[in-house]
Amino acid sequence: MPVEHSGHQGGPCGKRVGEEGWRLGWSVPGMARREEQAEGDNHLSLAGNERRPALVASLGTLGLWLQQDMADSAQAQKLVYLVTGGCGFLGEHVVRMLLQQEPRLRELRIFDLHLGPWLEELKTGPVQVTAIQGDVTQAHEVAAAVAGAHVVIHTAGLVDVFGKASPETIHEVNVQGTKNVIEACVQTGTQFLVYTSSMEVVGPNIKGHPFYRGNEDTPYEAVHRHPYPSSKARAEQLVLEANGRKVRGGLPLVTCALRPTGIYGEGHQIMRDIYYQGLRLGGRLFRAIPASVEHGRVYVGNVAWMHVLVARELQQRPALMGGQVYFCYDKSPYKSYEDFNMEFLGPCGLRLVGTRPLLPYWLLMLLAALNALLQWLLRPLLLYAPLLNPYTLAMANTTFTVSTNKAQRHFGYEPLFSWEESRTRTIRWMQAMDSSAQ
Ligand SMILES: NC(=O)C1=CN([C@@H]2O[C@H](COP(=O)(O)OP(=O)(O)OC[C@H]3O[C@@H](n4cnc5c(N)ncnc54)[C@H](O)[C@@H]3O)[C@@H](O)[C@H]2O)C=CC1
Ligand SMILES: C[C@H](CCCC(C)(C)O)[C@H]1CC[C@H]2[C@@H]3[C@H](O)CC4=CC(=O)CC[C@]4(C)[C@H]3CC[C@]12C
Repeated sequence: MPVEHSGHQGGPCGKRVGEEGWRLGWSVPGMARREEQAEGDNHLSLAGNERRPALVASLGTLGLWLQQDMADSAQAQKLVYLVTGGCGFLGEHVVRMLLQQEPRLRELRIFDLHLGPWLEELKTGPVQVTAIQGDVTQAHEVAAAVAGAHVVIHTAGLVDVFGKASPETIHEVNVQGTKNVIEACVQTGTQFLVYTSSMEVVGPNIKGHPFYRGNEDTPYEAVHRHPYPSSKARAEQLVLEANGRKVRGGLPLVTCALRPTGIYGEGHQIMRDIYYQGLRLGGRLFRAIPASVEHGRVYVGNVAWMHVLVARELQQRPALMGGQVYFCYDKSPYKSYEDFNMEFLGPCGLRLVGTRPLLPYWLLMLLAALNALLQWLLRPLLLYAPLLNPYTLAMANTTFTVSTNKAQRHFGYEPLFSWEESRTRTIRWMQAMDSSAQ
């Protein structure tokens, strides 16, 4: 049952489809809308090119449209955005979504500890893309990256629930890193800060209380012992408390936090790990968690879209949105963690064995505890970080689902990707990933 991360073998996915990597085909449904809009704009500016200004002015309504168009162009492409963690799983989607859906973008700065080679392809577009290799724990590096940015989207974080990093390192990156981002905004005069928080700042708590279709106002006893949720909760609190602080120049800082549930989609490392685990087990996964335990999931493209929208609307409605938290949600179905994964792993040839858990829960707990012990014993020699440990078992075995429309009410959010589209894209990515590795 417990298996270490990645270690690739070819699988049934790759035998079906031979595609290029998901990065090459990245586009969003909203693009069609932007293209239509661009066509409309072209139409107007063509008319403008063909006629002299005096004639245009005499055309009444058309003249007004043109003036509006020119005013829009002057407004357009003036903003500088910074995305921290822009080369991570979510960060890359936020970066690509911004380039496709934020017409006012002049420069996009991507700040990450590790820069991806795919950034190069972005540098040929109309927006200036600036890649900055840096560490959020280094205040001076953060301040240099933030200086002159209008908006910061802070997604960088250490996502570790497997015991790979020490609690101190997790705190340093997630809490001190966030403090550095806030202070950089204050010192350099950046007014808008969007923080990627997590459902984990709420729960599941260590008592295993269910959170069933809850919203941002649902009372819940949030008690954390694990370093990852504790660090995310502290960082979120710092971000929200910073709302209203005066930044350089005297304007107020406007902040808000987005809380994704479990994100899935193209680039999801844990899904990859579970897929290869299934391959090693002969194309089978064994049910460990009852199907009745619901786990909230949200598609990465919709989480990215929410970041883009929230960053835009925060500038328009600071009084309403400043200091607020929003769960990230879409139309993904409520299912158990394992059943939900099978929506993608099934079409890749994997089978989930058992309608009920094959092992009693006490035995799973014992195995999880054994894994934790082994991790501790082996630490001087090697990193043993299996998927199953007491914390991940508790996470997977506690109902935590969200049902809210706060984002829709506050800033008009509607998911950009339907469930069918999210599912198809994720399956295609898994198939492409497997065939390209063969
Ligand atoms: N993956 C998930 O299911 C969820 C993730 N989140 C949050 O979303 C954010 C992004 O998570 P993922 O994309 O899944 O993780 P990821 O690990 O793929 O991305 C995080 C990025 O931050 C960068 N980073 C880490 N330490 C850094 C440092 N010291 N300085 C600069 N950059 C650093 C990494 O290099 C990486 O590119 C995180 O803040 C995480 O807490 C929230 C809810 C669910
Ligand atoms: C790895 C867990 C599944 C293990 C299955 C088992 C016990 C049979 O081996 C994952 C179950 C729940 C996941 C977490 C959850 O989706 C919420 C998260 C939010 C974040 O901010 C980061 C990621 C994660 C902690 C996510 C991590 C994997 C699980 C623990």
